[in-house]
Amino acid sequence: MKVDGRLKLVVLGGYLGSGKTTWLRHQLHKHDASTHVIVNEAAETPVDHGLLGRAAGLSVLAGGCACCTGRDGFVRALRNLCDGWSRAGARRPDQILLETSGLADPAPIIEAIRSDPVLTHHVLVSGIIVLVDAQHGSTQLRSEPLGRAQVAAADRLILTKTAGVADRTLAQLVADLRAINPGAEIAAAEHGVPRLLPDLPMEGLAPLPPLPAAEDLTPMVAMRVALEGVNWAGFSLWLSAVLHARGNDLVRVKGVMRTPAGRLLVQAVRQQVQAPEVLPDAADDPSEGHLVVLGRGCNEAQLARSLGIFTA
Ligand SMILES: Nc1nc2c(ncn2[C@@H]2O[C@H](COP(=O)(O)OP(=O)(O)OP(=O)(O)O)[C@@H](O)[C@H]2O)c(=O)[nH]1
Repeated sequence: MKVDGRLKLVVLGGYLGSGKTTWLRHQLHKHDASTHVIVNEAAETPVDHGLLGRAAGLSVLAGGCACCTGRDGFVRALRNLCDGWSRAGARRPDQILLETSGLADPAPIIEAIRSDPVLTHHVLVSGIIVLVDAQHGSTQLRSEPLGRAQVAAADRLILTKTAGVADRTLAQLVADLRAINPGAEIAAAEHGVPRLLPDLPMEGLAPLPPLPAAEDLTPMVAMRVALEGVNWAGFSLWLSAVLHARGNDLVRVKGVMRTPAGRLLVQAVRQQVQAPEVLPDAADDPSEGHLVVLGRGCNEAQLARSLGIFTA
């Protein structure tokens, strides 16, 4: 929808693996509004764009977060899109949605849009939705300054993966979120479908402790592991083993692998490996044949070496 002549832009943020793409896929199926989606991924090899086929238009910005290293590229790309839509006869979307990388802080992205004279003329940031993984949220908010920054930037927080999470854990998470951002609306969704939160026991919860100093944290990096020629049995054994050993450091794993059963989307969030999803056949998918691992405490060569041991 155009607001005072400008296009609405919604920023969708949330920590690595919090459920942004899943939630967005559901919204694109449910709503008729034509949405141009911009997917930003920290890794050089994008994976999520292949899942968002229902978007009216899709732009992929890979290899840097729009809040920091990818900021100039993001502003340039958004300017180019707006220029294209301003041309006579161009088909404009009803809205733009930016799915940020899981390593992005939404605040500098919004600042980048609002401080650009061309973009302020074309675009109005109309909402900042941040998804929070109910299973890992409280741990993240106690260990990752980025998790807190994302929550602080939101005007709507949506808890994902709430099914099966104890009320006490949900209550602690809601208390943590309210402590960081008392003004944000808090809702819940399961695989994108809105869900009512139960009445939660809000007494006797722990206050949020101070965060570890930023300089004590090793920066999170994006690593890429080649999967060409790797056999599925050895690969899945390796993935379980490496996440069992290092799942707290290797926060997010995703990739597309060709197997005799078809093209499989492989995903894990911390120690939880998801059942692989069969993807439609696609030629020239740059994400195929690679695994993207976001984490800290190891490097690409070490990952490739250990995969080689399992799949030799
Ligand atoms: N049980 C459950 N699983 C979910 C839900 N939302 C997402 N997932 C799973 O969590 C994993 C990560 O979901 P994504 O939607 O890819 O998360 P993301 O935030 O886009 O991930 P990044 O872009 O890598 O940060 C996938 O395996 C999803 O199937 C949910 O509401 N419930």
